[in-house]
Amino acid sequence: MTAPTPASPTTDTVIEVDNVTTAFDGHVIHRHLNLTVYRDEVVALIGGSGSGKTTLLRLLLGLEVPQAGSVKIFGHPLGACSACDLEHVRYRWGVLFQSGALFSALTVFDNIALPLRELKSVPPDMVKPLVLLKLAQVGLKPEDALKRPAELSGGMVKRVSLARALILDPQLLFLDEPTAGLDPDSAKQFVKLLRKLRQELALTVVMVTHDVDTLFAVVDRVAVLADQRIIACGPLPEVARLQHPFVRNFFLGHLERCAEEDVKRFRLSLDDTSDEGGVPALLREDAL
Ligand SMILES: Nc1ncnc2c1ncn2[C@@H]1O[C@H](COP(=O)(O)OP(=O)(O)OP(=O)(O)O)[C@@H](O)[C@H]1O
Repeated sequence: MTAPTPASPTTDTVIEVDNVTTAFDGHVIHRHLNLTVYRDEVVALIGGSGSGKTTLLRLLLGLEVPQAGSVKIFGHPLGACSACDLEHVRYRWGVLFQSGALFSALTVFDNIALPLRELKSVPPDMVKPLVLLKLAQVGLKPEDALKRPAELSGGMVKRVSLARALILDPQLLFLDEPTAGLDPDSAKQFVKLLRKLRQELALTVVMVTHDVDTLFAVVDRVAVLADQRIIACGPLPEVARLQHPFVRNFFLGHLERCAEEDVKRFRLSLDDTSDEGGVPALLREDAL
């Protein structure tokens, strides 16, 4: 089961973490850690507090450097590629930080437009329609673009952050605790949005999460970080039955919904009622 069999029959590798060791001041966090993520799959990283999930995410983003081993994204070794190559790889991913990381002084519109304006990747007159498109894709209204972060609910902050993460049309999306801090209903709506977007945009997604419902709703494979390495990476019904103490505790009370058929039924029930905004209806530039 530890062999990383992708949920979809693609062999394209997007992320390859090979034999990585990470340590801070001699304290080893990861030892001989391996993880492979394939194109178009959604992989969740779970693990106990302090097991090194965020550190692994930071390694994948090139924000930490391992003491040994390598991290390749789209085939580029992060530590060894030129600054120019690294920039190009970075434009191919988007990140949703746990806090949202919005700039409080900027409007929603300007927060989302920021990467486009910094990169100057599109003509100035394209910025507005693209921002409106992303707002609609994440289920927000055009008039929300004029608000500032302080005027948004927790769920809206996540959606705006997601719109900013998607503005450059990335192929790879990193999500750090996407539903943390949301009330149950907002969390459910956000997970439904993730389901919709991964279908519409053919995204590869890596997320850190503690939320069992998120796993049930949207994840293809679950990677378990424990004992300084990925002890298992596979479909939810398989991983949930592992006898490791962390895994048993994590899925306590959920095992009866872990059968493959139950997971499928749960996912279908989420798709039944779509209350996410339709893209074309909200694409009204005159609303700003
Ligand atoms: N920059 C750093 N310097 C020193 N120690 C660090 C640094 N970053 C993380 N650590 C340590 O590495 C360990 C793993 O931290 P990390 O944040 O990756 O865990 P986590 O699994 O994300 O935890 P949580 O679920 O509680 O957020 C912790 O013991 C933490 O104190």
